[in-house]
Amino acid sequence: MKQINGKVTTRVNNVAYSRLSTNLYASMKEGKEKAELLGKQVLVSSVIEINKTDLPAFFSYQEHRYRGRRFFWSEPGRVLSFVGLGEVFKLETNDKHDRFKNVDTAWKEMANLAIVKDKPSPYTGPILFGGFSFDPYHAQTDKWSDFAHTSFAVPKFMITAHEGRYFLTSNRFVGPDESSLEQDDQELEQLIHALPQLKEMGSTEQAHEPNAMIREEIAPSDWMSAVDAAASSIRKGELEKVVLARSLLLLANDGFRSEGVLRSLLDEQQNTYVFAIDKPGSCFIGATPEQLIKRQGQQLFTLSLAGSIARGQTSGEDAELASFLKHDIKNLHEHRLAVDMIKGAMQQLCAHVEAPDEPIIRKLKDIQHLATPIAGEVKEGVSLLQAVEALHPTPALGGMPRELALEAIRRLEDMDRGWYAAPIGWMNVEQEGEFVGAIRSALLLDKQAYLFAGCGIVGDSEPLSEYKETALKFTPMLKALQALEMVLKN
Ligand SMILES: C=C(O[C@H]1C=CC=C(C(=O)O)[C@@H]1O)C(=O)O
Ligand SMILES: [Mg+2]
Repeated sequence: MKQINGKVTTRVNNVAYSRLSTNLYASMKEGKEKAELLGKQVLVSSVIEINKTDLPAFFSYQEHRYRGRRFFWSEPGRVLSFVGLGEVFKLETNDKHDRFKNVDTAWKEMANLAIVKDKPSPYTGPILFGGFSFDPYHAQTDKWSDFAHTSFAVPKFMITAHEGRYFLTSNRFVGPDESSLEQDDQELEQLIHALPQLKEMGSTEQAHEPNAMIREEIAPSDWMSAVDAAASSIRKGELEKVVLARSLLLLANDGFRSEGVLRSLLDEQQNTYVFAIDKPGSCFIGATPEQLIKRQGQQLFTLSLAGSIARGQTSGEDAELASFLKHDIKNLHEHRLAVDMIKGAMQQLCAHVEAPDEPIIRKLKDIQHLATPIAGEVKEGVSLLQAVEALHPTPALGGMPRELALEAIRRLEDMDRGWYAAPIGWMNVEQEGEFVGAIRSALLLDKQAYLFAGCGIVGDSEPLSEYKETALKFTPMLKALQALEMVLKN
């Protein structure tokens, strides 16, 4: 029976491969003609529906081959997820000027020329995935050297999981002088045959051996002094709010495995965007609740999150903490500054903006936040990246007023944020997509992991309680890296 099943699976896979490769070949031929006509390279793509497969296992499929050119993305509720392997098209620069506009223009041009066969949904076909650093005017340090200030790519292979259905997209970049268009694609054939096994591997995967490590907080007392300085400058009226972040370093015996980290974040951190951006020597990974902007058709959506408190041990205590948060003047002020700025920016971008007057509570596994959903109908001609530029950094990630807050961060924060709190996300050929602020995140450098967490500082901020708030914000990544119980070095 097993053998018959095996034969059936092989036949099904062969059919899938032949459909996908035939369509891909057809679009490559069409793409070559277009490329010759225009004298430019053209993105071509073909899509098939596949059976359910294990997404973190797909992320580490043939790791030696795809390492450094992978991405992972999963929306809260896990309604929509993407996993990309390889790169067929890349936009990477450290140029500071017009960085949003340049990506916008390049992607619109690429997307307009793209040839996509059998595209069953807007979440398949060529998707551009990547982001921008937090602050292009901050000098890049060694640990972030893999991450350019602007870095986007279209993957060679991508799985889309959407509302329980799974699709495989295969992309190519075809130039005018492409000499031979290979119809026999071994890489694609191998991948299709491996997909059902990935599912099995995922379901039988054993827990990892514990990875021994040392946990080191980086200059916590200096950070608290910086909070003190920021709060007193806010009380003097020099600025209204600034988000100050600090980092924590884990030194492990064995290299961190991004697949296991993703699996844990997906299971534990339900109301968050789970992401990974993999580069040759490092992987930026996290589970952020901070939506920056989503574009679906003509609608723009954002969720302003600022103001935090712990989760309770019991449901009674949890409700008490939530109720405290909803009425706490300091947290409400912290939240209000973010909402006012975001609403103002949305009013510039949209014709009608809707937002409730009072925040709601957004509960995450280890922390709860004040949250205000804001939505609007985008004005004619406004792009997703224009919205990202208008919104980033929000006062939940940078501060208020924006430029003064950025100066304060450069002066007071003794670290390179790199892509922490930066805008990361994706865009399809219809110019829809979504960007988030990459908080609750870590940079994995083989046996080292840098974790980042920040707090919105206002006039009433107390250094110790902000310090405790950052400790809460480290918890999800510490758990996912199996480092919560590790010995603290200082
Ligand atoms: C900057 C972070 O959180 C922001 C998002 C929500 C609540 C925040 C706060 O209450 O301070 C922060 O503004 C972080 O987690 O690193
Ligand atoms: Mg706060």
